[in-house]
Amino acid sequence: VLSAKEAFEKLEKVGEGTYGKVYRAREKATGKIVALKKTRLHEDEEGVPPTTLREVSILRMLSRDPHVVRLMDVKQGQNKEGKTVLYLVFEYMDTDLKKFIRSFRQTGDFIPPQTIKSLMYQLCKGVAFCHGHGILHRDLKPHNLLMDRKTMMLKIADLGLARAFTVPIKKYTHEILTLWYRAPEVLLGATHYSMAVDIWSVACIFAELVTKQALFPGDSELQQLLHIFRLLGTPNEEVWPGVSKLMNWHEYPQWNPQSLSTAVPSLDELGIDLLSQMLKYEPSKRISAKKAMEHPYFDDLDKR
Ligand SMILES: NS(=O)(=O)c1cc(-c2nc3ccccc3s2)cs1
Repeated sequence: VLSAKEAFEKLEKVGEGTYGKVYRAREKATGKIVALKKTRLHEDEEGVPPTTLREVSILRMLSRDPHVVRLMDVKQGQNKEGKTVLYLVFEYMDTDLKKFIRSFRQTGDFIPPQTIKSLMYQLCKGVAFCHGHGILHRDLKPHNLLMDRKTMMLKIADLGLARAFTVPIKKYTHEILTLWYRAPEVLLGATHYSMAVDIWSVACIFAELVTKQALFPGDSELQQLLHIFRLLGTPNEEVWPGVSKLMNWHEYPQWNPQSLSTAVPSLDELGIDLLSQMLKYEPSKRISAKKAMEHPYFDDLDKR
């Protein structure tokens, strides 16, 4: 069996993923272009930990969904220091949603509403599929939503690995993990969070597709919370029973909720309604991905 080194020719690094480096690479035997993700294993014992193997097999199963980036192969290798590395071979997608939004911001154009609707439907579908298999993403953001610009297909990446590898505080490189898409219950230190954390991220991505600006651009955990409170109002026991019992809770300035259309002015009424159901403070009140797909906002989408 060829080691990953011989089997693939690395072309260029495409993303400092949260879990290791990702390269555009060519499979020598077939000429196929793939995304090669090298994941260092922080294990002390020999070989690949069973948890990782379990997670990789979950990832392999989940990537059958058209809205999850397809895992084509897994190869074990050794890096220069002789450490065990795992090479995950994914289908190649030519861009990510972060670059897609930036390209519109730079030209000053708006992303067409029907494009936003199609991307949001695909995202909800991919999230619903993963949630249906009991897998949370935990770190959904434009950077790890991949796109094919020709087909306008959107696929979730970096999925489920959050379960195998504890989410690093800093990104793999010394970049800061962004907090902009983090749900309030996570920021307030809830220990058992639910699939609703991914719906919060989906909502932030939805608003960002419309305005091309981050909805809550906090640069610290406290600032992230204050951004959220200034728009949605400071949460209390009425709107979110149990909020004041969460670990990181303390007295915050009291803000009243603003109407969402102040933050996302060009979104139509149906879009605003869906967004508001995704941004409910109480996690159990937040709309599920499956229910979101049935929202009237998607009625005029050609869902063939
Ligand atoms: N950042 S980018 O140039 O748009 C770009 C990123 C990618 C990635 N493909 C994969 C596949 C799997 C996991 C992470 C990534 S990141 C392919 S192109």
